[in-house]
Amino acid sequence: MVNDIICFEHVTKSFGKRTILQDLNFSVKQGEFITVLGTSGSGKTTTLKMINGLETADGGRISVEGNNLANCDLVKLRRHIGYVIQSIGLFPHMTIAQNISVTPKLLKWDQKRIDQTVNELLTEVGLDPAVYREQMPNQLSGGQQQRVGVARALATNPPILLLDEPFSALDAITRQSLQKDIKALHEKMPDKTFFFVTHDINEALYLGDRVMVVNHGQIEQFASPKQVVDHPASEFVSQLLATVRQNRALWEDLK
Ligand SMILES: Nc1ncnc2c1ncn2[C@@H]1O[C@H](COP(=O)(O)OP(=O)(O)OP(=O)(O)O)[C@@H](O)[C@H]1O
Repeated sequence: MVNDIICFEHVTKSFGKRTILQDLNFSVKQGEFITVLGTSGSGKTTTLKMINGLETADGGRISVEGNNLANCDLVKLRRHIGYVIQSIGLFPHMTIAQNISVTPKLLKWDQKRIDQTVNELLTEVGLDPAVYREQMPNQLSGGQQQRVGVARALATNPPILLLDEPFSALDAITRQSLQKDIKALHEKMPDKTFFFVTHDINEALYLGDRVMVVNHGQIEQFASPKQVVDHPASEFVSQLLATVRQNRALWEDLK
């Protein structure tokens, strides 16, 4: 078993003349739920996309499951990495079952195994297969579609799941329900590593075993939620936390 399932060493990344990430160093252990928190444009999505090779590093070394990505077959790598994004992009002309089956079909699984997996995954994400299997994406709410997105990302049982602001387009109540469910899902799958990008501080602190706070492509703090709250490592982290308290004060003092 590889202990550090994701490892970034001295990683740099620029777009044109703009340096986005400069000397980024961190590692993630198998089974951790990592949340990545930062302001808009701080490089969170770029970092996440470098894990599955959708973006490549200009310098430094990234390894996933012990393999240096510079020498990796990225198509094979992506089969080990589920990917959930904000606009899930379910195929509109396919049923829910067909949407979840896309990669298993590419891998030529037999239909019985595919059907069984679809039923298990729909159940795992809180959707009754008898009701939802044959529905079309436009018959589902945004929250339900996002649940299907998670099921699809888990279809080939990948050890790593990347989630890029998966709940940010949802209303507060649906969002909270999905947050609880994704936390419970991870608890049921303790060997899987979740890497979850968000700009919502409450979400990051609630979900993460460790929270990576980034600012301008630099890690300000990478620690447990309690450590971040009790001992903010920088002025930036303190300010982030202060915004939550200030927001709460906006309505707690209503007369
Ligand atoms: N393909 C690209 N070409 C040029 N610039 C890019 C590209 N992708 C990202 N950037 C720039 O890199 C910076 C970091 O982007 P990134 O999407 O990683 O930030 P982020 O922290 O995820 O932001 P947000 O919370 O708004 O999604 C931004 O300034 C963005 O405009």
